[in-house]
Amino acid sequence: MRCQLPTAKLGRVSGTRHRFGPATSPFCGYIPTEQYLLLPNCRWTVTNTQITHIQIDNYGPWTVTPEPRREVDLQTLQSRLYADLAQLVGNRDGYIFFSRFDNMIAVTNGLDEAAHALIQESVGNRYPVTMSLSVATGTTPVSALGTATEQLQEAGSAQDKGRREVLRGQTIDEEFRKPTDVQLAHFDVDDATEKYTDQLNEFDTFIQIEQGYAALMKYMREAHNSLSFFVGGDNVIAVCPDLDEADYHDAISHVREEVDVELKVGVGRGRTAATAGMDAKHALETCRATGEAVTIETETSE
Ligand SMILES: Nc1nc2c(ncn2[C@@H]2O[C@H](COP(=O)(O)OP(=O)(O)OP(=O)(O)O)[C@@H](O)[C@H]2O)c(=O)[nH]1
Repeated sequence: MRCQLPTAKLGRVSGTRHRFGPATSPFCGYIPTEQYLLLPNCRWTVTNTQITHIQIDNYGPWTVTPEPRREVDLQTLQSRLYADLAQLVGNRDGYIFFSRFDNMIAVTNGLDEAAHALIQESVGNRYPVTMSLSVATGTTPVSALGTATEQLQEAGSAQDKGRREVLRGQTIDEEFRKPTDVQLAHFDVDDATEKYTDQLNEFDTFIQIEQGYAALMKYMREAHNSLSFFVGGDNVIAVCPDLDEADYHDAISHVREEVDVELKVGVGRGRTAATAGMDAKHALETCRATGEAVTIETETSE
């Protein structure tokens, strides 16, 4: 049985009862805090990732109204919006990934409704487009994102003129946040400079790196309920549930077998994406120093 950790509806404070068990399970229910803490089967290392799905409102029609807009201008808008959001989310210890630029995915543990509303308002005031935000939590990042996306889809289509600046979902109550809520894995291609960058033309290097990324992102999604994002160079950051060393070795082996790209990975845990991400980077440095393919920081730096 896995714990389902308590969350707060946006704008409301939850009580002290704790829900446990999957909603479909006969063991599901609500119990007081003291009993919840004593549940024998609860894995206290379980993650509780808070994910925000960000979607530019009615962007498709806007890009061709009144006629197709210059591509360079769209590229500028998208990259500036991402850069702004990286600061707005990052300064509050979250991480945001550009994914498709018109839709972005953020790890927002520590950002409450007010923080989301402020970010939304700031963008609405400064850009010719608005964006909708949907927040959800889950013991896996995939389930959290699934809920967040469903909430947004229920509010209307991405190309619905009337659906603007939606803000909905759930955040984690401060009192229930833990130093193990977020698990991030920072993957890196082994010796990318020597094998590819200094040997091949830039496009062929790009193909090698992207093939590694494509194989990894798909496998981590399907086998390990994780969301993996290319972040530049030869780096991929995966937002993971409570995976262990064997799971990471499994993913690395899969990528090696499928596309012959060799990876290493550093893993960190934290109350926020910022802490987990920094610990993951230190763990990756340990991989470089020891030659190990997988290093998991066992203590969070919090
Ligand atoms: N986004 C991001 N990019 C990075 C980071 N570290 C390195 N890079 C990028 O990755 C490229 C390759 O750097 P490395 O991964 O250090 O080089 P390498 O040749 O693969 O060497 P090893 O990683 O030690 O095997 C750099 O040019 C950067 O563009 C990081 O922490 N974040």
